[in-house]
Amino acid sequence: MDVLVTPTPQLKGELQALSSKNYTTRYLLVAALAEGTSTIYYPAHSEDSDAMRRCLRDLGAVIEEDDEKITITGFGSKPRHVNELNVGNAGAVLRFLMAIASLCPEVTFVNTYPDSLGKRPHDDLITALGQMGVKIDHREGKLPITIHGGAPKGGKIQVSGNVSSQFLSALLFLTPLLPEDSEIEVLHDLKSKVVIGQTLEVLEQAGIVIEASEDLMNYKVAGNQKYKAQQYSVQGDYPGSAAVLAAAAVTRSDVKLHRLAENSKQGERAIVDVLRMMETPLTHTNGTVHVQGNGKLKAVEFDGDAATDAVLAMVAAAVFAEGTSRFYNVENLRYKECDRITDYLNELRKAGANVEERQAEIIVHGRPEGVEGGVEINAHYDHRVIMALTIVGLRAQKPIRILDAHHVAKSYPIYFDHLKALGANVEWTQSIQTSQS
Ligand SMILES: O=C(O)C1=C[C@@H](OP(=O)(O)O)[C@@H](O)[C@H](O)C1
Ligand SMILES: C=C(OP(=O)(O)O)C(=O)O
Repeated sequence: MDVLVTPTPQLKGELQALSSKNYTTRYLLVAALAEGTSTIYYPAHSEDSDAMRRCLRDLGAVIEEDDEKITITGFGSKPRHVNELNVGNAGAVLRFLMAIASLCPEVTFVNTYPDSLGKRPHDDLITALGQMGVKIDHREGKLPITIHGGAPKGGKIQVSGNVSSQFLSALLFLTPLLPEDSEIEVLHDLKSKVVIGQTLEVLEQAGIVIEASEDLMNYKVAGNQKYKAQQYSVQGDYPGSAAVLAAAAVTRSDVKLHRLAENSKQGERAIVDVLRMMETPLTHTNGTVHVQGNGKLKAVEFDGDAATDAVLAMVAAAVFAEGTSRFYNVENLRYKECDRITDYLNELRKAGANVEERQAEIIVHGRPEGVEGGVEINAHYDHRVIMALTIVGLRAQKPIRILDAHHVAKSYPIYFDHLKALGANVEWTQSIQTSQS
């Protein structure tokens, strides 16, 4: 399905933020790694969180759910021996479960999104699991991947943090279950470092003890630990909400988004600071962000690694700012659902934006007068590209059509419902091309 975005000068209304994708995937996982029954309140419902549920069921977790919660009876350190797992297009789910699958004799992760997840690199995790005695078949570090596990060994493990923090998170979930103690050393830089804070927070809530160095580059993990069955409550999602807030910033608006904790460990809460730096009128109190946009924005310079999943929304806002904005330290955006630098900027240019790329940087020469629009956008299977181009479409002169916009469901299936509730002119229409699924 495509979405037609028609210019919309004004947004108004209140929304409850959707539930966090990253916390939902983590709580589901730690609940499955416990032996008792855990309850997760307000879990996210999206393709990625569904992928985690489906795979954990396949691995032997017993899952029941109603409108507000999920209960999970876990398999502890003994997952059922499955032959095949399908994570859809979910990178974090794949990487976390590659580690857990090493507790099974042989599991193949299939390649159902050859043009998206199928292109993403997993070499660094493959190398680290190799040090633990796990043999892995793969296609040059990519899917399909077969894990020949059984008895992974702890000890000294090194993992590169250059490409993704998810490889380190995966090892932090696995190592407490091993018979030996482990010491994990992160090599090179650690990208998306803030996300590790979310992993450590959830592990602690699940009763796991990990000694982390202050710079998050070294870890001591005692073996033979047990995940405790617990009750968890999922907080609001900043990465998805960043797109709604940026939409409010580029229009005349009076928008309130509730359920966004000021003290969240989600780095993407920086959207609030960045919009403030761009001089968008807003407040953030008692978990509510209130944007009273006037469409006027000032350019900004920002280290995007601190808020990796909100950068595309920030860039979309910068398209309409006065002056030149620079988002730096963002090379790992190239290794996501698409190349979120080259592919994304190509789509922005089509819509009329003036943008430049460097290997690790996005530069935006703002056009406060607006952009032309009137084009078709390739979604590149990427929910965040879809959300960001929608923001641009709201302030374009002519409508834009986002092809295969249904991929927004990877993290935010009700994104367009939410925007419509605020008065945005966004309509689903039948696809006019079929080259993407
Ligand atoms: O651990 C996680 O749940 C995630 C980590 C981040 O990835 P990288 O560490 O690859 O940047 C983020 O972009 C992704 O959406 C979710
Ligand atoms: C990159 C993302 O997710 P993942 O890496 O889990 O596929 C994302 O949600 O933007």
